[in-house]
Amino acid sequence: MKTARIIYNPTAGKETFQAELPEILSRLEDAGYITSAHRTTEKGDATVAAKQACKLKFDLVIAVGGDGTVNEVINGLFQFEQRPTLGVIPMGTVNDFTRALGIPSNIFEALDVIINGENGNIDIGHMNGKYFMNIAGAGKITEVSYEAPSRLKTVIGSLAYYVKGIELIPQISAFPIRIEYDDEVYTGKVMLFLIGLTNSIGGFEKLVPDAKLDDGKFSILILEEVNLAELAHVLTLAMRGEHLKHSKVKFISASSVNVSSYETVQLNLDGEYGGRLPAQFKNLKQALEIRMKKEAD
Ligand SMILES: Nc1ncnc2c1ncn2[C@@H]1O[C@H](COP(=O)(O)OP(=O)(O)OP(=O)(O)O)[C@@H](O)[C@H]1O
Repeated sequence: MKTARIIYNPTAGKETFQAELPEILSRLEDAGYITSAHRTTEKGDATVAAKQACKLKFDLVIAVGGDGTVNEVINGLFQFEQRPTLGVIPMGTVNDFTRALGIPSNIFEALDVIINGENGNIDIGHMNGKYFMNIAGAGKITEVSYEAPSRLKTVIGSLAYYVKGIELIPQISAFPIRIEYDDEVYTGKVMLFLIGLTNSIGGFEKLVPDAKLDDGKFSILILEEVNLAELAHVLTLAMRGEHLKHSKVKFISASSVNVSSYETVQLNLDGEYGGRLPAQFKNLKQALEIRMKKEAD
């Protein structure tokens, strides 16, 4: 018999998962899994639960929540060399990660991918002892992702991010940065830098051109110092996936990156506060085994 552990965040997204739990358990049982579930109680609890699932040698861990919950689960799994396969049921507000993987937003369709899909191996980012699966970055605008209040997200969904984003615009300013990647160095004043593993970031689906999930490379986007009018223009271009045409937007592909600044710069990891620069980023090629749609589907 195979064993599965569900780790779910009851506060994620519209908070509707719990009502579906009995049906999820019975479908997993029909598929041959002995399954148990853990409801997270606070920030960080999903990491503890994932570590416990490794110790107990579960075959499968199913993370249920938004990107924050998936990130916490991955940070638990990566404390161990022998890890359960990961499955994800998206329940968050934006769910960048599952969108990038083509995992459906419907609970039961996502469960179907877990039960009837196949294992894939995708890249994971490592930064100063922490792991991320989607994006790392810095710049005032990236703080939107953790400053948008949870209650507001439950009630108005992704609009909460726009509300918070508009509030932050007056505070956006450039900061000096040094980025060492492979054998090269970039220095300059930037409004934003993003280190992505997938191309679905902050709800934008074409931010990074053709980011491959398993090539061992980060896609690095830099927005150099611009005024507010230019910023608005870049954002409009980004919505159409045409921002790389702008002269102040730089794109780099690399697997190992060191970033520093002589100012205090906060980092964002998968939508949560991730400490401060300096930081060393490494792409762990194909390190995560995850349930995905069959290629032919
Ligand atoms: N029982 C809980 N009470 C409060 N917060 C929790 C609880 N369980 C987990 N959390 C925290 O909630 C935060 C947000 O969770 P998550 O990202 O899964 O959902 P979301 O915010 O609705 O979605 P999105 O990230 O897509 O906006 C995570 O940082 C997680 O640590």
